[in-house]
Amino acid sequence: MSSSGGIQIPGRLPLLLTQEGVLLPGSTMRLSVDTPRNMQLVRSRLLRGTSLKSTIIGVIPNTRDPEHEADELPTLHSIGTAGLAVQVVGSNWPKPHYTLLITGVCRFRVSSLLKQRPFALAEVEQLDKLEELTSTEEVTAEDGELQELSQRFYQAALQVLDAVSLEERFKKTLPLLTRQIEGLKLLQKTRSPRPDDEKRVTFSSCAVFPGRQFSLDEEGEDEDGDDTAALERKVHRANMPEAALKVCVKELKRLKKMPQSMPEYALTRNYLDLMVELPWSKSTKDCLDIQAARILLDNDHYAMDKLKRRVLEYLAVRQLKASLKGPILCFVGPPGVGKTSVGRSIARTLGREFHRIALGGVCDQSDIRGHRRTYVGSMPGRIINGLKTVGVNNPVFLLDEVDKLGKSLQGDPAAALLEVLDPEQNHSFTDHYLNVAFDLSQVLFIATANTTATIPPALLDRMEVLQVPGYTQEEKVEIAHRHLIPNQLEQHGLTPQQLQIPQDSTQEVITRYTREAGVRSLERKIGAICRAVAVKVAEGQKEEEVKRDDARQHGPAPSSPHCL
Ligand SMILES: Nc1ncnc2c1ncn2[C@@H]1O[C@H](COP(=O)(O)OP(=O)(O)OP(=O)(O)O)[C@@H](O)[C@H]1O
Repeated sequence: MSSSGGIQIPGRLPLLLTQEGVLLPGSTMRLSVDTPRNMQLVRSRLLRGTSLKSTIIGVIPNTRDPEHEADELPTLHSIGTAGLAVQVVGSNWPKPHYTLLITGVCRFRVSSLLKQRPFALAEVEQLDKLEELTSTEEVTAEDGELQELSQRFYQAALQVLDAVSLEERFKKTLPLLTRQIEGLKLLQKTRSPRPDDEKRVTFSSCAVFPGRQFSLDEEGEDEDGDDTAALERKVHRANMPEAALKVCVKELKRLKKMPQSMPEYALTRNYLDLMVELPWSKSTKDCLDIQAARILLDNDHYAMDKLKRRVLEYLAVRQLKASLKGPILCFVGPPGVGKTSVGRSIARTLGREFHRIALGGVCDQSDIRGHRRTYVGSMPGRIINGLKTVGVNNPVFLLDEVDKLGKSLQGDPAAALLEVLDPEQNHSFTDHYLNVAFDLSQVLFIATANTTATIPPALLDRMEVLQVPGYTQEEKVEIAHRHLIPNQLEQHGLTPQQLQIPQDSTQEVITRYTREAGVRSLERKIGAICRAVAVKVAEGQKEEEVKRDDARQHGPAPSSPHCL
């Protein structure tokens, strides 16, 4: 079959009919074969006997192979490509089929069809000669692009195939190549536009990728703009301390030298994005008025006099001495007594941002301090993340459930918190991910816990514990009527006229259906009553008055106080 001058194909070739793409001489293509005739061809020619390389088959493009073996063959495309099957892979899923990897050798013309069954066999005339292929790798590299082109422009590729004379073939191929190059240029432009290119650029030409248009709005610091230049400007505008700026400039230099495809590019980019987003010198102005704070605390919370008094003292001292260092307040009490909501109120009275960090179950110190950037998937700790979320450097951070911090092989998160909460140290808190110090001294930390017994002594020592005891029956009734019922009515879209709960009904709900120090279950029970009334209101019974019996009707049997 091969001669010294080139490749000589046999005069008779089995034909593989395909509609998937066009195999061009010199290119390599993957074909899926699942119709009976093509499968037969693979079985009897490629899988039996001689080596694959020695078996040449003719690939006829643009011809549908009939689904059934009994069907007549459609008219064949007159020109095809003789190809060497380099690889045959069989599979039974989702239905039996073969996948062929075929390298095109040369063109041929179908002179006459000799037989149709079990597979098509034809007498062929070789149209062009190719020098012997040296290696498959070479072929793939040279013509991989051409093959991709042929898939996109099936018809155009067919024309290239049909062009037997070299001159005609050049004529057909050159416009395609020019368009491909233009397309690549446009693509490159859309990926990295100039930093000063603020004009609206619209690519209306869709010659390269039919059906796809590029339209790009470029406005100065667009995210997709010149990444590094925009990032550099942001770094210089972020107002960060000298040490952080130095690190950022160094990272920027590395980033500029890195190719975008490098995995480290994304890591460095994420790091720099975080650095510019952090509120290094952005803060809210405290608007502290003790009178207003007292009114706000009283409005938000009933009872808790001792706690409110201490909070007011704390706020008053802050008003007189803005640079107050410590103490860190820690509210300790049973669940549902309002520790978290007092923290929220403090943030409101100060006019600061509020952020809650739930520490229950945290047993890895990198949760607080972050992971070093050398780790895959590393990220900053919760403190730095919280600062990024609130966007200012003086928020109120509520460290919820400090008594439920765990310990594990990954370190002790309580130890990491020591640095965060120590006013003497936290002005240079170093998160492992950032690797530069961040000043936490402006952050107001408040901690909450259910018990002091499980708080590590070193941590407890840095905090001032304020006990929040449970409520008496009378206090609960007051809290329910002043806060919980109006809140629940609002949440369920009811008006006070639609649902009135008398004091003695509340008292009964408290004694018979709740058994707690706080008011969380009571709030849930009131929610249950609201839901029941909401159904009636929605059914058309307006002005519903819930009497004591009603409360009992919608609740569980008195003998099972916990299950409402
Ligand atoms: N004295 C109070 N006045 C008004 N509402 C209160 C009072 N105490 C608690 N609440 C309400 O009870 C609900 C539960 O309070 P919160 O979530 O603050 O409890 P907690 O003490 O933080 O509980 P946990 O320890 O489980 O976190 C909130 O809706 C809160 O508004």
